[in-house]
Amino acid sequence: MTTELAIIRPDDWHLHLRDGEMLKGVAPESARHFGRAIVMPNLVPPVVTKADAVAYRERILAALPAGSRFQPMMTLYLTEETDAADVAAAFEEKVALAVKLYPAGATTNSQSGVRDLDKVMGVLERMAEIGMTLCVHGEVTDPEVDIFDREAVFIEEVLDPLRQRLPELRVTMEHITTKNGVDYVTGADDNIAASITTHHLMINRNAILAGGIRPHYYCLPVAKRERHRLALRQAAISGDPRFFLGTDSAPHPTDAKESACGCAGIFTAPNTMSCLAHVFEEEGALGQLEGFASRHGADWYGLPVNEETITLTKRDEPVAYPPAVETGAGPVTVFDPMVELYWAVED
Ligand SMILES: NC(=O)N[C@@H](CC(=O)O)C(=O)O
Ligand SMILES: [Zn+2]
Ligand SMILES: [Zn+2]
Repeated sequence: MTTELAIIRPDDWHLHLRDGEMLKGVAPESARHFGRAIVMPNLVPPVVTKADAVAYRERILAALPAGSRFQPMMTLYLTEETDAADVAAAFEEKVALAVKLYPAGATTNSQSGVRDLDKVMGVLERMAEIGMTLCVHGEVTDPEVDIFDREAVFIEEVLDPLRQRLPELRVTMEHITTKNGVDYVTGADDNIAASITTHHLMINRNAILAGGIRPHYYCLPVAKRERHRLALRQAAISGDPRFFLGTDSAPHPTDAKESACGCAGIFTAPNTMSCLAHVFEEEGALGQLEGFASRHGADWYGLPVNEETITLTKRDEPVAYPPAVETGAGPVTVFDPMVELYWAVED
């Protein structure tokens, strides 16, 4: 039985760090285990321009513990007013790694997102030319479409037509939650990859709704049926380099989630690596964890893998995580995987 596993230091290719007091409280949680993260731009107001990204990056670096080597990789929030030249400059000067497409109204802080793709085609064409990746929150926002179908409908009605129109564009399907998402990636020729969250490997929609409503399992895209969770697990452990970790750790103050209209987002930064080791061991695939968490994302974004390693050890007693992380913006409830975790990252 494996009880010790050394892997290249992992990266988180989809992370929400927020701003202000929340940023100060949560940044150390990601910096502890991860080498780099792609930081989402959905602040209020969003991170739209190169200058916005430079300033936000400084605020993140200032929030890190002294001596931390954690590197935030910035994204620009795509709006219908986004300037293609500014985006290209941000990429070429290595200020921003990717652009983020939020269909307007699809998720937390997406009001400034895109309503009409025609209006951003100029930016997307420029990105295709320079090899800059589009990260996509892949859900339609049409209120007629059932919330559990919004990812599948997005793939058919928005993503596939876009990729046929502009096949040179590199697209990351963020936080896929369905077998449809897995099949779309595996069936495509090139220029597509997908991130998978920690929580979507562990919970299905029953966690949110069966036996009582549990707001801390509510996120977008919402967790789906068990067969979708199983497809995500197969993709994660497959060794296919087009699938990699993006935790989508999305902190909200506990009282904003425990509300009559609770917000979407699950905070997994503190215990993600323990959860993933648990999942990969359950699947008999611990040997694939390094590819998923530490190699495939870096390869996709054309970056070297981290030079350092981390060591996970399997303890005899369950690892204890605090139920919440205290921040200056209030406590943030930590993801409860509903199973004991025995794998811990050694300091
Ligand atoms: N995943 C979520 O449920 N919420 C994210 C937004 C997002 O990634 O869609 C957030 O910013 O809170
Ligand atoms: Zn999203
Ligand atoms: Zn997210």
